[in-house]
Amino acid sequence: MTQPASPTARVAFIGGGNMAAALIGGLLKTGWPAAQIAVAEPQAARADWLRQQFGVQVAASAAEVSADADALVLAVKPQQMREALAGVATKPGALALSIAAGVRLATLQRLLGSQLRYVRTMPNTPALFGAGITGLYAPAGTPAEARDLAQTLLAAAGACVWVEREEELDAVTALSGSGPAYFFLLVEALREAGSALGLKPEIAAQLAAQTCIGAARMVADAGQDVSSLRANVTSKGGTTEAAVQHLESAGLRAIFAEALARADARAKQLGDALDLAP
Ligand SMILES: NC(=O)C1=CN([C@@H]2O[C@H](COP(=O)(O)OP(=O)(O)OC[C@H]3O[C@@H](n4cnc5c(N)ncnc54)[C@H](OP(=O)(O)O)[C@@H]3O)[C@@H](O)[C@H]2O)C=CC1
Ligand SMILES: O=C(O)[C@@H]1CCC=N1
Repeated sequence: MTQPASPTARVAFIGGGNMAAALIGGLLKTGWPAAQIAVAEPQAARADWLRQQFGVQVAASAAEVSADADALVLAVKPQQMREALAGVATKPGALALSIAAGVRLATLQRLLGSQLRYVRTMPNTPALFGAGITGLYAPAGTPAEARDLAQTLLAAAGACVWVEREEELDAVTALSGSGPAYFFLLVEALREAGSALGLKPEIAAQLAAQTCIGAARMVADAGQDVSSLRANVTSKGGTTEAAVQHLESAGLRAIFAEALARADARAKQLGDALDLAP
């Protein structure tokens, strides 16, 4: 890895939705100047919010923010990508960094041309607190400066892992891109189950949330393998064992395997749909 890219690069976000806001917030926290960040966001109320929240330039179309950008962060939904990129003006050698699920680099190259450097990534929403993780992929031959700039932009959102094959990003999407939603579903399920056992809903909600926060901290900081953390809670013949045996025999692992396989397949479908669109 060469020297980190300098935060003097001009970054244009195409799409100013949830993920763009999380990434912009992270960049500003690392000291990236607001004057070096622009956003294309057609929805007027959202554009106003972005201006007020972050003090960045916001325009209604990609054409207005892209021409002088060193990096374009493609942050619209896959289904919106073709339309969003229609008016993009590009600076030769600029980085096109996609965060879109399923959208393949070959498709982006067809839409934006070969004069750009391409990096495809998949962040996740804990980026909001710098606690995210992003998978990144760049084709062979991508210059180190483009990889470094991509990593610098995403490092503001948390950890970064590079994958060797582009299709691995669909699996990254299934695991960590979508993963926060599985976790939130778990919190919902725990609090509903606690309420069903007679706890007040607000007490069940607090117990469920703090248990997940505490357990997540143990995964991060306890310095032990997650299976041994689980074993430590599971007393022989005790309550946890009774619960975990049910989760295992009811097929929780198979359910997750199938859920992630469906997310992976959906990412591929989203990529195919963009290729097939007229
Ligand atoms: N949400 C997540 O957890 C993650 C999302 N992603 C990826 O990030 C991308 C964005 O997702 P997310 O932020 O959730 O989606 P959002 O819908 O919140 O953000 C997309 C934004 O782009 C705007 N937009 C639509 N058309 C255009 C256009 N032509 N030019 C500029 N902006 C436009 C949308 O406006 P409008 O609402 O009016 O359509 C919206 O504000 C997706 O590709 C997704 O796959 C990646 C990782 C995690
Ligand atoms: O659900 C989605 O398609 C996006 C990609 C990963 C998280 N949200």
